[in-house]
Amino acid sequence: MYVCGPTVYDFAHIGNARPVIVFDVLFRLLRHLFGEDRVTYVRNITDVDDKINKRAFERWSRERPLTAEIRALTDTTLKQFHDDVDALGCLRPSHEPRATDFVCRPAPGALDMIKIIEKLIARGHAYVADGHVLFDVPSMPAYGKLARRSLDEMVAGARVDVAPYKRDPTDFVLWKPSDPEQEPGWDSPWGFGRPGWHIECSAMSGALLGEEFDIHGGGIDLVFPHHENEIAQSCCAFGTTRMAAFWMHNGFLMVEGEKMSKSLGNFITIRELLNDWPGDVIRLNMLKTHYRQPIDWTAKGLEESAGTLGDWFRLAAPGQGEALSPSLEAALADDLNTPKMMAELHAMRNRIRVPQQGADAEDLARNLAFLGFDRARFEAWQKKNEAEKLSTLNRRIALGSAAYRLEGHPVEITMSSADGETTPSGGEAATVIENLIAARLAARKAKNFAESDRIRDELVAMGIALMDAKDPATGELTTTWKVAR
Ligand SMILES: Nc1ncnc2c1ncn2[C@@H]1O[C@H](COP(=O)(O)OP(=O)(O)OP(=O)(O)O)[C@@H](O)[C@H]1O
Ligand SMILES: [Zn+2]
Repeated sequence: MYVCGPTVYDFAHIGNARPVIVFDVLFRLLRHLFGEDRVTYVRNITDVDDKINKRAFERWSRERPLTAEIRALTDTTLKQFHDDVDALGCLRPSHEPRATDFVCRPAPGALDMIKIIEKLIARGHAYVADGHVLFDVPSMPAYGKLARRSLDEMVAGARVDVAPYKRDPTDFVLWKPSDPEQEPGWDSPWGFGRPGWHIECSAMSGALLGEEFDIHGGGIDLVFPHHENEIAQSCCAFGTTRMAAFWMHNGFLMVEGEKMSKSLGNFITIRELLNDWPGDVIRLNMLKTHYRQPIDWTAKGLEESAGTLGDWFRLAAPGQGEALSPSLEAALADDLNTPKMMAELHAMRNRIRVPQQGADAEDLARNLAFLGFDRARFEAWQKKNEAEKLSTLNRRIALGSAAYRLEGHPVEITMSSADGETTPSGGEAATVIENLIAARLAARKAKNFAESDRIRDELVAMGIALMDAKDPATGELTTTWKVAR
């Protein structure tokens, strides 16, 4: 399996995490079905790209060669990417080739970008013009088949990028000249230059998986032109009729109806999200939607996913191992139907009679582990989150109760002193709240509604949400509370 990976010049956003998570689940499923040593997963690193060059050039101090600056930028970004996707519970692919290592490989017989371009020229599918090498699109009758685009549509799309050296508007760049002062480059039969974007994936998949392989994946935005061009290059260079047997494309992650993207600026990085949520919650939230559908990314969805995981881990048995149950396997084997997988997990959870005990509780634990959810990581977050909530609550109550006392309310408030700050402890906070609730109920009973509303507002200002209910037997009003998030 080959999946187009990140262009490494900045933090990845949560949209970029979608293909990483989706194809990680597929990788786990394939290893389970066929055996670990029969699955090879390649996800490339695009470390030659004009956005990288621009970023590196901007920060270049001239104290070292520009290529060293570029390498430092891509190394740092790659490290960040690894930390992020590790935290999302994703396994590392079998190979993560860097494009720059596949431009020119001196070892005899080692496939690289320059060799593929030479083959394409020799076979009459590419031509040299003005220091560039271009793929000759009209030389390939099947071009446009993957994207199901007509020639007219492709010509219209290509008009944006007209260049005088192109024979046909749809022709695309395989190689381009580099300015040795400002851009990275390699010596080639066509002069000092660098590859176009698409050729790297033909070279890396060809070198690591062969001329034809099973599955090719990526985001839906890559279908055209990137994957169409990969197919054209690989099939025309190798003389094959197909590059991959199956193509899988994930839908977009959307924010308010638009694709999350760097250029639109409507993105949130994985790193920022990991400040507030454990990777497991982000992962579950991603898998609730089928991979081909768009996802509407919301804070509410994350809250719900955190609630679901909390519930599952509370009920799941404490065991260590991992396994995929037949019902989940069937769901995933059906075009990676993760919503069905979720339904099966809920069903499993609903069959648990005694928390953490019995076959279903064990199954739930094993399946969650199989799917990359890490109980210890999730529970560490839960603990930290609870502690933070409590300290926020204490701070609010210190403020709220001080104001309350100033208004001369008779309720006794116990305060403990820490770091010179007057703050009630967690248990005392609860007492304060319960005393206030009792005072409010008393005020209501006495029909002093102004006072009871005032106390309610006071509690709301402390961040406490009240839930009123009538006891069905006695008709008495009872009030429960929780910390509003
Ligand atoms: N909003 C999104 N939803 C789902 N997948 C996405 C989204 N944005 C990018 N991807 C996918 O992320 C992977 C990495 O792509 P890449 O590093 O080129 O990001 P990008 O396309 O440059 O991002 P952007 O669109 O923000 O500029 C690709 O498979 C791409 O299809
Ligand atoms: Zn690619």
